[in-house]
Amino acid sequence: MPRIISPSFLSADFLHLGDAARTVNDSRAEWFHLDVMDGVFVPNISFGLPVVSALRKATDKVLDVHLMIVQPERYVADFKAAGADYLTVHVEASTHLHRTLQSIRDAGMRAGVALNPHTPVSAIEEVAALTDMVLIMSVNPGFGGQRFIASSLDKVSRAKDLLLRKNSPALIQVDGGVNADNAAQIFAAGADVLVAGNAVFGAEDPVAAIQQLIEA
Ligand SMILES: O=C(CO)[C@@H](O)[C@H](O)COP(=O)(O)O
Ligand SMILES: [Fe+2]
Repeated sequence: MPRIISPSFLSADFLHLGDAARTVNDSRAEWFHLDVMDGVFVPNISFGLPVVSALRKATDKVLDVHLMIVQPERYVADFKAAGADYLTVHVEASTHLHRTLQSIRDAGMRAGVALNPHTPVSAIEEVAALTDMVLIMSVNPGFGGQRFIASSLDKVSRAKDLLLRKNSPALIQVDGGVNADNAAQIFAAGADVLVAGNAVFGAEDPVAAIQQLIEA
C-alpha cells in the first residue's frame, strides 16, 4: 500500500510560494495538492490556472489538482495545459460525471472524484471503473485548518470495500484536518494519500512535519 503525502498549498504563505515549493521539493512528499476554489461551489476563492502553471515549472513532483468549482468539465483542457497530473472533480459539481471523468483521462490525466462529507460512497458506484482516485473530504470544503470529521474513518473503509468489489485499483485520498495524531488511523482505515495543509505549512519545520506524517 502506498503512503503518499500531498501537502496542500492553500496553507502556504502566498507571498512566498516559491519557498513553499522548495520546501516540498526537499521533503519526502511525492505530491503537491492544489486547491482551486471558485467562490460558488465553496464559499472561498483561492487561486487558479496561473498558479498551477507556475508550480509546474517549480517541481517534478505529482501535481494533484483538487477542483472545487461548478461545472469542472469546462476547464479539463486548461488544467492539462497547466501541467496537472491528477485532476479531481466533485461528484456534487458535475452533472455528467461519467463524461467528465472520461474526458480527464482522454486528456492524458488521472481522474479523481471527490465526495463531500454528506455524500455517500455509493455515489461513485457507477463510475468506479473511470476513476483513478477517490477523494474523501474529511471536512466541508472551502478552508484549511478545520477539524477532522471522525466519521470519515468508516467512510474510507466503505470506499475501500466498494473499490475492492469493483476490482478497481483506484487510490483513496483523504483531505481535511489530517495531522500527526490521526494520520496512522487514516492510513489504517485504507487511505493511500493524505492531504495536509495546516499540519505541514503551519509547522515550524514543514519538512520534518511531512516526515512525521509518512512515518505515522
Ligand atoms: O480541499 C481542502 C479544503 O477545502 C483541503 O485540501 C485543505 O487545504 C486541507 O487543509 P488542512 O485541513 O490540512 O489544513
Ligand atoms: Fe483539497
